[in-house]
Amino acid sequence: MPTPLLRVRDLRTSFGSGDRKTEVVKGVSFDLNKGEVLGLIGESGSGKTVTGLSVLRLLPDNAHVEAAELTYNGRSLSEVGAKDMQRLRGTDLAMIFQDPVGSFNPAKTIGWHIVKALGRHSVGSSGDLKEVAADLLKQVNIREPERTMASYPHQLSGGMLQRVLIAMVFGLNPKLVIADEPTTNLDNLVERQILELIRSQQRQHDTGVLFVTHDLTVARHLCDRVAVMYSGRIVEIGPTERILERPAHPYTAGLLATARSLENRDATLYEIKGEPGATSWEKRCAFSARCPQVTDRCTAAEPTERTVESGHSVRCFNHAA
Ligand SMILES: Nc1ncnc2c1ncn2[C@@H]1O[C@H](COP(=O)(O)OP(=O)(O)OP(=O)(O)O)[C@@H](O)[C@H]1O
Repeated sequence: MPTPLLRVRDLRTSFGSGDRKTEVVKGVSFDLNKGEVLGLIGESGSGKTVTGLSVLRLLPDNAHVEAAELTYNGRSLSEVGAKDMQRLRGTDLAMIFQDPVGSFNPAKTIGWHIVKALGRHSVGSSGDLKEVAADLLKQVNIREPERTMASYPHQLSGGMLQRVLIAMVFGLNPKLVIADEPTTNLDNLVERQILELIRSQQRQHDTGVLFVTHDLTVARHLCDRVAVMYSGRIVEIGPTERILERPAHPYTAGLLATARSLENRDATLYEIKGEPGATSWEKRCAFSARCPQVTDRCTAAEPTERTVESGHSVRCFNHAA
């Protein structure tokens, strides 16, 4: 087996301390291989963003991150010093956020940002970074790169700004990109274009991508595998097609039914009953209060991971261990 690009084992992230400590990522494990797109799916508050930020060590000081294993290309990220970690981010590891505006300094032109990023990572010859920058913009189908480079962030639409960010991120040739709901604020057409762009850039550079989204339809178009998160844990993981065709966890099935009713513009939207809220996994399945298939077992013990078939596993008592 080749070394995975990213290996995460029993990741636990909490905020605060003492009595006020709240664990929001509760033992997450997955591998992400080179050139693979893994979707991290789940409702708001399930811990997807915090998982991504924990990997890149981008959380605020009140966060506490622990993991049995957290390795990038076989190298333990937990042991990398702050300076080295900063160096790794941007060269090998990168993040695309939901709101591209926050990634830009409003007082500087687009060209300034790209040239600065290229210079910092010594991409291209030192002399003509502007030309390299213009080339990168052309690769993401920006037709007038010079004009775009002379613009300030507020002069571009959200979709255009996300396009620039994608050019900048992939242009630096990182091995691993964590993309956190990068199309949430965009209209449907622009969203599709941005997803296609991420897919084509990812393929061109053979980048591993951890793609955070609450939207299974987005995952269907983009991800090789998906990991479904509920209340801080992965409850189902496997190849996208298999999970979307035959979901093994009632929560995944619920997400799918919701996505379908939205896609078909049904008059009655399917909704998973109850609130995700702060649910405990202690001696129970955290989804049991909302689960249509709940039995006594689900509130008596915590479900462990079971194999559905090779590469597809689920945390649910409805599947024989
Ligand atoms: N800096 C923080 N301090 C305290 N709690 C936090 C902090 N950041 C996130 N949380 C909490 O962690 C939990 C998981 O949040 P997270 O943002 O990872 O969810 P998510 O699944 O990505 O949802 P969304 O799609 O809404 O971003 C939430 O309950 C959130 O309130």
